This record gives sequence, structure tokens and C-alpha cells, in this order.
Amino acid sequence: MSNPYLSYTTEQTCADLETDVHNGLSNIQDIAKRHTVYGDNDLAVDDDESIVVQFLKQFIQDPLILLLFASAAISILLGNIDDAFSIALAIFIVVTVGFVQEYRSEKSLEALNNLVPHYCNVIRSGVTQHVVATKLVPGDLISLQIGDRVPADLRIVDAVEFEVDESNLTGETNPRKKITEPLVSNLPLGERSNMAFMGTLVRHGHGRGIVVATGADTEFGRVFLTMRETEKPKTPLQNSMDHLGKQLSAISIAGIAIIVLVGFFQGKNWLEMLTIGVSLAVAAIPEGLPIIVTVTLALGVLRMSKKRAIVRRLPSVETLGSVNVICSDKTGTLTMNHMTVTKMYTPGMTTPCIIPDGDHLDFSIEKTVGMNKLLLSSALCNNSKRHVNKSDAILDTTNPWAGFPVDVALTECCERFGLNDPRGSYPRLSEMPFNSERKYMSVIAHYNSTKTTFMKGAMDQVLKSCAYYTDSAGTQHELTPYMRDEIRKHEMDMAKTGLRIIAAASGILPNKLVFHGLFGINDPPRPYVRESIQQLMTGGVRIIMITGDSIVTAVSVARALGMAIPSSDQDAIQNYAITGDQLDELDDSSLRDVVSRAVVFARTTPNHKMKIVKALQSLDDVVAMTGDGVNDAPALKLADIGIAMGRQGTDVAKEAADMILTDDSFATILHAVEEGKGIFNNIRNFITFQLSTSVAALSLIAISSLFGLQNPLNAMQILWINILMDGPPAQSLGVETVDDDVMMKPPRPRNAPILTVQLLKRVLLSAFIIVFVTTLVFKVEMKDGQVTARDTTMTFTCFVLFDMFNALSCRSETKSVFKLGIFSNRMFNIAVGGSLLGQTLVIYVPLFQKIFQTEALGFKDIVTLLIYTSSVLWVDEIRKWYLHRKGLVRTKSTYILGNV
Ligand SMILES: Nc1ncnc2c1ncn2[C@@H]1O[C@H](COP(=O)(O)OP(=O)(O)OP(=O)(O)O)[C@@H](O)[C@H]1O
Ligand SMILES: [Ca+2]
Repeated sequence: MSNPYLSYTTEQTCADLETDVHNGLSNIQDIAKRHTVYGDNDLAVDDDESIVVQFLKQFIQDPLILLLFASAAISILLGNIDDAFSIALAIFIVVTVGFVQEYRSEKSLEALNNLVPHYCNVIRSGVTQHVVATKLVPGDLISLQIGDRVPADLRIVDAVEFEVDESNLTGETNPRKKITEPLVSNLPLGERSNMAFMGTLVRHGHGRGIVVATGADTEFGRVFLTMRETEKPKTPLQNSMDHLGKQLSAISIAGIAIIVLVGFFQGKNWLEMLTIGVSLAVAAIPEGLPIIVTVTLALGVLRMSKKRAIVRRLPSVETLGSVNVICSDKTGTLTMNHMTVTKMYTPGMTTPCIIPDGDHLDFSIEKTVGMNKLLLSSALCNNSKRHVNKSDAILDTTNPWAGFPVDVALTECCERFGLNDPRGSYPRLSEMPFNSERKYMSVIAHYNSTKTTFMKGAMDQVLKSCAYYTDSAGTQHELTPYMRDEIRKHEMDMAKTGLRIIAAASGILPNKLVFHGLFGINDPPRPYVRESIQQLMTGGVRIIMITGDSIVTAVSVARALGMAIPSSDQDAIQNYAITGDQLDELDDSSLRDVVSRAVVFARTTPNHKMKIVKALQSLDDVVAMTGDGVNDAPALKLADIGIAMGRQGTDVAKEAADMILTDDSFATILHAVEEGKGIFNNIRNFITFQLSTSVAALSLIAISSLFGLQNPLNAMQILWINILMDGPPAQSLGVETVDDDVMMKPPRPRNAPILTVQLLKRVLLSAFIIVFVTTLVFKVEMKDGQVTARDTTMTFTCFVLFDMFNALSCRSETKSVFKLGIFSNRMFNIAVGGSLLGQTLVIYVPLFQKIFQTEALGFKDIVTLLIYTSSVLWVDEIRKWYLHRKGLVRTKSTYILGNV
């Protein structure tokens, strides 16, 4: 499809869209009007099907429901209007429960899409504003820089080394260079070099563009709409649920066929047998299972987002529970990224000068000429700036500064020494900006009428370019090897206390600079990080720090955070820490060896992250990796869980990540892993519940058929049991709060099956008790040889109460429900309360009595049944007690005791 804007000049584009190439749109009413015409700039599409249609569809989708309809129709033909009515009502209830769940699952999935709002910089009335991308309209002028996500389809009007990665649209992995000149109008997507498309990512440079299409009109919108028609990919868990469902269906259908045949040869009423058979099929097949899994995952994701971890893809929730290595950035994740200069060193000092804490400008440190030179270099080679007014500080109104935290710390230090911003007095001619590969920043400025280089950065980088140094008096000397060692020694001493070291220099010849000294910058650990690391480690998760800082600083910080690192520096640096350069020297097998024990990776560039993830994965580890920069994206994609920083992170990192931390804090990762493990446990719990009910219902009918007894439950009753099993009680097990003990258990191995032998044993044990006691109750009630309403009511109620007690004990696999607190899961209380209320209506309200063929039970009956049916809970409590006694369960308390 052609696009006219391709062949327009930038002026023609602006004229066509009635906008301005410098100031953007200026008229608020005009913007509002465009917004009403074009709508929000997002891809939310209205559901094309009404709820009613969706609901009605449910009736014809399931073959079992159709079979039930058939038996209702046959009943009418045979004149059993009552039966037909009952069956119809049952169908209605079963379908409604199914529909409500499916609808809920869809709604919660939709809610997930809105968790990560996209922001962008739009220029309106000549002012740059940071706004949510959905508010954009055609004609808006957008400013883009490296790391940004393109918010709509744009015609580029300004491009400086502007390169955009369009792989998610065109599949082309090399970034495409963008230009402003007009082209011909019918180019394929990949060659439209003067346009940028929604959802693509800026890899280099910066530029500006005019919005020419928003929302569903964008190229991405078109792809998205066709993609929606293809099926959504399922998570591994959902797939194995589907698989399990199919297996169970096959087994149940075979079983049911036998039951129906046997009944038929025993000369039972064939229509009744058919109806029971179909109802049994409806009940025994856990068709609700995949939906409950989805809802549980989605609700888990919503819960996590409240704890500031946004999971972008459902499968990640499952993976989180298996993570056994977390590789974390240091600055900003483990530490606050709030930096202050606490020490200064100039050559010749015996000990560094300590800068006292606090904001006071009046402190009694004598500023030597050498210190002045050090400060001046750091002030000139600096990009921090104070926000002029509040609206500049869009992201974080509490922070009055913009710029790298190191730059801010240095400027603040200069201010405290009374050195006001000198950048105005010495105009900057050129700049080498700081980045994590380069590890320094340098500028050339017009200083005392000569072009002078000012440099600051990691010490090795700076020292490499230096040939001289200044002493305290400001006198220049040659930088002898002895002096280099002396400086290194001081750097070491400062770094050992966890300070980040920045060196500064200046000079006329760029490779013969004059070294002025060092700053020691403190960046305190974030609160709760130490505790989180401790908890993760006791849960069998390894924590690795990856940082651009020096090895000595990094080791010191790692130790302060309680990471697994020995207290001797010698040992630590030899065996537990490694630099990026050393990493590059290793062959594959020694790389694996290093990666399997190292705790600190220092002086790394983003490319090292890839190497580390690959090596860890080759050791079969499940790796979580944090990152924020453009260059972190490949590692984030490769990691099993890529984690991007919500505040510091670029859009590129966020798009590549599976999870986003909205507070950038390491402690949040702990919460997410906890939830991930917890959700998986919950899923196992409701599977246990559903399976045991399903097995029990099937065996109950099978056994009574094989022994030639009457049917202990009628079709309506079986369908009612199905609602309890597939419906609210099962769902409520999925929202059980995460147990503290979850972090004591080691991560689940990759691809570990859900159905373990242990789980199956538990299912069979519970099912056995339910079947045994229910059959007994039925036998006792049937002493007269006649099946009366009372008999089935007793059996039916017995089964339902069993189900409730079973659900209660399924709330945890290993922990006593009395320890969990019987009433601690609110949704469970509501679900079980509702089920019991429903059961009461079914046996006491005349209309329902007729439908379900029940009759009122006495108080004594109910008490007896409660005593019988609670057995399933008691037996499971004994099982749990036994597990603990045998020490088969690791809990917080046993762990603490074990450590005393
Ligand atoms: N603004 C800056 N100007 C000059 N040099 C800097 C600046 N910031 C950091 N450095 C130097 O570069 C080194 C690496 O910094 P970088 O920001 O890449 O690491 P980091 O933030 O610790 O990495 P990570 O966030 O992955 O933990 C630092 O040790 C410091 O010496
Ligand atoms: Ca079912």
C-alpha cells in the first residue's frame, strides 16, 4: 500500500496536517477536535461480538452440552416434561458458570494490556511535554532519542544519526538509517526511510517527526489486527493443562461408556443411563481447568503489579518460580543511585580528605589549589543541570536535578566548595559523552584562550591518558611509575570501603593530560535489599552482581549486601570476582567454571551480560537478568526472565524484557519470585482438588454400577457437583495468598511436571475416602432396597460436603489449614459459603427439591454427615503432620532452628 507522506517534503507534510515543524500543534481546541475524530492512539479494539452472542455460543460449542440437550429432547418425546425441564435448567447453570469464568479470564487478560503505559515526548506550542502516547493525534510533533519507542507512525522532519530498529515490524534486524528527504510513494515498508513506525525502537542518534497515523491506522495496527485473528500462543502450563484435560477426557469417556453399557445390560432405564453418562462426562472432564489456570495467572500478574513488578507475558509467571540465578545490576537496583562525594584525593595527600555529611556550605576544609583544579575539571566535564522549574522534572518531582547521578554528585560537591557553575565562562567546543562501554566523559572547552581537554571517569581510563599530575599546591610534575602506584594505592583504599571512584584530569594535549585527583562517591544500598538477598539465597537462588564499577568497589558493596562472598579480599577477588576483560580471555569451559561460582562481575560492558547468560544457561540454570540500557536488550531477551527498570530503563530495554520493575528495586524481584512460586503452588492445589473430585465422582458411579446397585446420584446432582468442582471453590484456591515458606523451597527445575507422583497419591487417597464413605452412606440408606429421594439426598449431600472439606485441605499441599487460618482466604470463604447456601436451597426449597429429586434432611442427618465427611480433612491433616515430623518439608521455623 502506498503512503502519500513518503513523497511529500517536510513542508508539504506540515501543510497537509496543518502543523508547525518547530512548535508542533498549538491550538488546544484543534488538538481536542483531532482527538475526537481519530480517537485514542492505541490498539484496543471494541469486541465485535456482544456478550449475548458470546453467551449463546457457549451452548453450541461443547458436544457434551449438545448431548444433554438431546437427552432433554428425548425426555420430552417420552413425556417426561419434568426431567426435560431439570436437564435444561442444569445446562443453563453449567453454561453460565463456564461463561462467567471465561468472561472474567478475558477481562483480566485485557487488564494486563493496560499495565504498561507508553510515554513519549511531544512538542506542543513549542514546549516539550512528556505525555502518555495514547493522547497523540495526527499533526503532533514528536521528539525521539536513543532508546525510545516510536509512539505512532511519523514522517521524519529532523534526523541526526537517527537509526531505528524495525525488526518487530519488518523482521529486518539491522537498524535502518532515517532521513528527511522525500521518496517515491509506493515503497515497501522496509524501505520507507523518511518514516518511523509505531512500536519500532530508536537505536542511534535522535530526531523528530510529525505524526501521520495513530492507533489502528498505523502499520503496526494493521499487523496487530491480522495477528489478533490467529490464535494466541499458550503458556507451557496452559498447554500441559490442555494435554491433561484431553487425557482425562479419554479416560472418563471410556469409563463412562463402560458404566452405561453395564447399566444397559443390567436392564436399567436406558434414557436415565444416557443422561447420567453424559452428566458424568460433563462432571469428570475438567473443562474448566485451562480457564482457571489462565485466570489464576492473570490475577497473579495483577497482584504483582501492585507490588511494583509488571509481568509482560503470562508464561513468565511460571518461569519465575524456577529462577535459580538472578544477575543484577548494582547501581540503582542494589544501591539507591543517590550519590554523594564523601572523599577527595589529590596527589601528595597522605590520606584523602573527608567531605562531611549534610547540606551546609560552611565547613572548615581548606581548599588547596590542587583541589580547586580537581573540582574545576569535574565541573566543566559535566552534564548535570538543575531544573529551571518544576515542569521540567517530569518523572521525579522530588529530584531537582537532571543528569547522571555521578555528574550531579560532583556538581553538588563543587557547590559546597563555593565553585559556581563555570560552564558559562568556558564555552564547550566538543564532547565525548559518558557511556558504559567508554567509562569516561571528556569535553574540549575554550579555557584561558586555549582549547583544553577536560576528562573525568573510571581511573584506569583517565590515568591512561595522563602524563603529568598536579600536587596540592597546583604545581605540575611528571607522572612517574612510582606516583602511578601511589595513586592506585589510594584508589584501592577508597574503593575497599565501597566508594565509587571517579578520576579527573585536564590538559592541552589530549593524550598527555594532567592528573588532578580522585573523588570517592558513596551510593548507599537500597533498603530491604540485604534481607531480600538473604531470603532468595535460603531459597536456593544464587545472586550475581554485574557492574561497570571497579572490582574492589563491587566486592565491597557485595559483601555489605550479604552476598555469598568470603571476607578476605584476596580470596574474594581471586575466586569470586572477575572483570569483563578477564572474562573475554576465557575459553568456553573455563567460562562455565567461572560463571558457576563467581558472585561479582566488575568493569563489564553490556555485551558481557550476553556471555554470562549464555554460560549460565549452558549449565542448565534458569536465569533472571536485569538491565536498563539499549545495549542490554539482547541479554534481556536471551535471559529466561529479562527484567527492565521502569524508571531508569529505556523503552528498548522495556520492550525486550519479560518483567518491569516500576521502582527499579531489587527487593521487588523477591516479591515477584515469591508470587511466581506461590501461583504455581496454587495451581497444583486446585488441580489436586479438581482431580480428586473428578476421580471420586467417576469411581462412585462406576462402583455402584459394577456391583449392580442403583445410581447413588442422579444426573442433576452430578451436574451440581460439577459446578462446585469447576467453579468458584476451585477458582478461589488459585488466589490463596503466598505462603511464607514458599521461599524455603528450592526453585522448581525447568520443565518439571505438574502431576507428580506425590500429587497423584494425594488425589487417590482423598478420592478413596470420599468414595468409600459415600458408598457406605448410600448402602446404609438403601437398607430397604428402594431408592428414595432421601437416599440420594443423603449421598448427594455427603458428596458435596466431602468436596468442601476436600477443598479446605487442598488450600495447601503441606501446611495444616489450622496454621493457614481456616478463614484466611476471603474468596474461598465466599465460594464455600455460596456453595453451602446453594446446597441448602437445593435440599430445602420445594421447587429445587423437585428438580434435584431431593428432600429435607434433619439436623441430626446433617451433623452425622459433617462428622463423616470431615474425615477427608483429618486424614490429610495427619498426612501433613507426618511430612513435617519426618522433616520432609522445609519451613521457616525448621530452617531457623536448624541454623541455631
Ligand atoms: N557520569 C560519569 N562520567 C564519567 N565517568 C563515569 C560516570 N558514571 C560512571 N562513570 C565511571 O564509569 C564506571 C562504570 O559506570 P557504569 O555507569 O557503566 O557502571 P554501573 O552504573 O555501576 O553499572 P550498572 O548500572 O550495570 O551496575 C564507573 O565505575 C565510573 O568510574
Ligand atoms: Ca467438569
